[in-house]
Amino acid sequence: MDETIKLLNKAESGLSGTIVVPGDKSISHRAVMFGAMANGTTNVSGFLPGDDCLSTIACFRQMGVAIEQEGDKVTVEGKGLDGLKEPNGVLDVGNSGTTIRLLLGVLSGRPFHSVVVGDDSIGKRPMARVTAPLRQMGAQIDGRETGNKTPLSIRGGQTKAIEYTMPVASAQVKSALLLAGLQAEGETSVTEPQTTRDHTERMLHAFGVKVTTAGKTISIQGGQSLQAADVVVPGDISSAAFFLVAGCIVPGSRVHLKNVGLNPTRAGILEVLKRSGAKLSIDEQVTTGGEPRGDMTISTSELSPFVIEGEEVPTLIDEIPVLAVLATQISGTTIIRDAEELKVKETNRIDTVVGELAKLGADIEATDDGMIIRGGKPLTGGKVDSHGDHRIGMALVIASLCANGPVELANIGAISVSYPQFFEHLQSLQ
Ligand SMILES: O=C(O)C1=C[C@@H](OP(=O)(O)O)[C@@H](O)[C@H](O)C1
Ligand SMILES: C=C(OP(=O)(O)O)C(=O)O
Repeated sequence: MDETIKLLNKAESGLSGTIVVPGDKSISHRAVMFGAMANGTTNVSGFLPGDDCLSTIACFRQMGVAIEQEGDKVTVEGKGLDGLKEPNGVLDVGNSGTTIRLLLGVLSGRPFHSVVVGDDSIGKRPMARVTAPLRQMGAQIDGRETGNKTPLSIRGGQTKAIEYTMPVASAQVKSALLLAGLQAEGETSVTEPQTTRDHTERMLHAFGVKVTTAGKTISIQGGQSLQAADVVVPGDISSAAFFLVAGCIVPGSRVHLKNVGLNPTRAGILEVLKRSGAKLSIDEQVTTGGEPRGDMTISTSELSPFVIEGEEVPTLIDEIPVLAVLATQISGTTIIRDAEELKVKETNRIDTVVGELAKLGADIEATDDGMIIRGGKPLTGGKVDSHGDHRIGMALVIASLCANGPVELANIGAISVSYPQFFEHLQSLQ
């Protein structure tokens, strides 16, 4: 456990300045993976050098892929799918759910054996959502709880296509099955209950692979090969979210965020902020590799409470912890429902958000599938804990900016999973 404690004080004046948002975590993972599976050299710029994406690089290096990384620049020397070699040690995904689930999809099609492990948090997260359909495709997978929990062992190769209706809305499950389907005999189709982030589909297309989407069904023909492509990773809207909320709730703020990914399957937070009445201007600029990006400016304003439910949930799932912080500062009742997926993230994010914000005096209640927040009252100081969950840690830092007393935050080390420069960027606005 990381014991570091940071003492945080209320922001004394409005936040102001410009932040160049670091690379998107979902897209950075995929750029490394697809580059490793492709033929040729893939140059990635704007890569996120966070712990999770570094775990992805480490796993593919162990399979014999030459990958150079310096800051946000990565070069991947792909030798095609057959260039991936049997690892002679265990593959360690650290804290990263995206790494393990997409990797299982890749490994299902490879004719060798591997063992995949992760940290304590990964050891609690459900893997049957990917291992069950991958077994149906022919992969041999075992692990604790007969293949639901790490460590997992996998022997792939000789897989056949499936038509699969996903019981949960998860881009990680969809992506794992598409990556297995790419290597299987026949056409694999995946139907999702709600549209989830489509970075895999967009990037496969950029790597020369045909993927078709018809409504909520995504199909891929096995046997296609990937051709190396340069990837310019947009900034992560999930990281921008912390400063969007800070700009809303710290009186007198005006924050400019540059290079933010605007993929509509990820941008639900912008819709919530708009309907809540935020002063938000968005200047969409370019699209590279199928991913739109732009700059935005947010200023403090009077906001109304909001409801998040249904199809919108997957478009902002990782932003819910910080949106809960926002709701504590809005008079009236905010309701978040249909978000039971929060329970299987790095922590149970319904419990950790509700438990930690309550310690700062928030009027917040957990429900089976979300939370109810009665906002508009100032937060107090107190001792809180990230529980090793990067998004909880950063959400609590943002909460401390409007707390009427010092906030002590334990386990801040987790923040480097997705945003190593978070404190530096926050200080630059103060
Ligand atoms: O595909 C991805 O890159 C991700 C998908 C989401 O998870 P689920 O697929 O479990 O919803 C999200 O929470 C995670 O941070 C990244
Ligand atoms: C849930 C997250 O990531 P992962 O599933 O990749 O661990 C996240 O970044 O909030």
